[in-house]
Formats: sequence, structure tokens, C-alpha cells
Amino acid sequence: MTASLQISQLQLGYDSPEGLHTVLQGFDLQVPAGHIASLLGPSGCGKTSVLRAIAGFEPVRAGSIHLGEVLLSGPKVHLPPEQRHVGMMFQEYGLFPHLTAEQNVGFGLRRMARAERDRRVLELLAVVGLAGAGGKFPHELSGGQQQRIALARALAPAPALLLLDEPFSNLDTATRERLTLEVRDILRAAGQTAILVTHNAQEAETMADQICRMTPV
Ligand SMILES: Nc1ncnc2c1ncn2[C@@H]1O[C@H](COP(=O)(O)OP(=O)(O)OP(=O)(O)O)[C@@H](O)[C@H]1O
Repeated sequence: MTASLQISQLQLGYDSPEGLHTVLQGFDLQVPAGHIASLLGPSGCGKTSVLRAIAGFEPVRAGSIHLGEVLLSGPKVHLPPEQRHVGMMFQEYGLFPHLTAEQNVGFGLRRMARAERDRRVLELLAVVGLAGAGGKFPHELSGGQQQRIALARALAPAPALLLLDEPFSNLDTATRERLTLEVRDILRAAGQTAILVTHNAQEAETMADQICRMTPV
């Protein structure tokens, strides 16, 4: 079930030989359930680090991350990534090349009963407008189609929150603009809470209900 996100006074950093390299400090973000938020800012300001922290791949140095009522990360709390109900979609599509489109979409549903999984995969392929492409391999699909399959795969387990890290940056301008609108409509129709990372202001304005402008610390 889709959920709200609350990030309070988040601090993130990396250990270096000179000590802690702080990337982010006192960062707050509230995203109501069903909203699309965008993190917008120049390279290196910490956008990807915030997503990694939400997904559970980065420890938080201070502050907290709640998804609905659940504390994902906080002082002495770190829920493992697989227990967070957070989905992800990245710029490299990340599709498995040896699996068909429908096998890719069904990848996160392996624990479901076969019939239910098949039904969900067909439903998601239809949602992203690729109902007839389930048997194709990634190399038989265009970049835009691959990205739509990646979106279907990310949505299939019905994550509470979907993270999108520059998902359109490898695409040509026309495909990128079309897909931005399509993905926005799909997320809105699903009532999916989502966070989009981008350094493209126009993309952020097209997709998002709210924009969080970030600057390097
Ligand atoms: N694993 C790591 N170890 C050390 N430093 C890191 C690591 N990952 C990121 N950083 C540093 O953290 C800062 C923020 O990086 P991050 O990737 O979050 O920025 P970004 O805003 O997403 O940038 P971009 O738009 O280029 O992807 C940068 O200074 C980067 O060098």
C-alpha cells in the first residue's frame, strides 16, 4: 500500500581517510501518500545519497526516515532494504538481459502463486502500454520501451514508495519528454508515492507535485 514519507533532520556522510565527509545535514522532506516529489539540484549535492538512504543502502548519521508509521532508519534503527517496501528504477534500466519482458516484470513476485503472478504481470504490462511485448527480450525493445518495462517491474510488488533516479537521462529528448508525461500519468493513476531525482528543472516541474531544491553542503 502506498504511504507517506517523512524525513527529519537527516545527516548523511561517507568515511574518508580525513574523517567523515558530510554530504547532507539537517535535511527535511515530507511527501504525502500518493504525491510525487522531485529532488532537484546540481551534481554532487546528495540526491542519490538520499535515495540510497531511503532504500536502506546507506546508514544515516543523524535524523530519521519514516514510511507511513514505520521507522525505516533512525538512531540505532536500520531496517534491511528487503523489509522496506521501497521500489527503485534507475537510469540504466537494470533489466536482466537473459529474461523476457514478462519475466523481468515478474522477477520481484517469485513468492506469489503462479496464476496470481501471471495475472499481475499482464496487468502491469497493460499499465505501461506494452501488453503485446511480454515475450520480447530487452535487446528487442527500444530504450523507451525498456524503461517502461523497468517501471512495470518496479510497480509490480506494489511498493509503498517508488524511487526514480534520473530514469530518463539515457533517452533522446523526444522520448524523454513523452515518457516523463506517461510515467507521471501511470504513477498518478496508481496513486503511487514517488520520489524523482533529476537535475532537469523542466522534468521536475512536469512530473512532480512538489519540488525540493537541494544545494551542496
Ligand atoms: N560511496 C561513496 N563514498 C564516498 N563519497 C561518496 C560516495 N557516494 C557519493 N559520495 C559523495 O557524496 C556526494 C553526493 O553524491 P551523490 O551521488 O549523492 O550526489 P548527486 O546529487 O546524486 O549527484 P549526481 O547528480 O551527479 O548523481 C558527492 O560529493 C560524492 O562524491
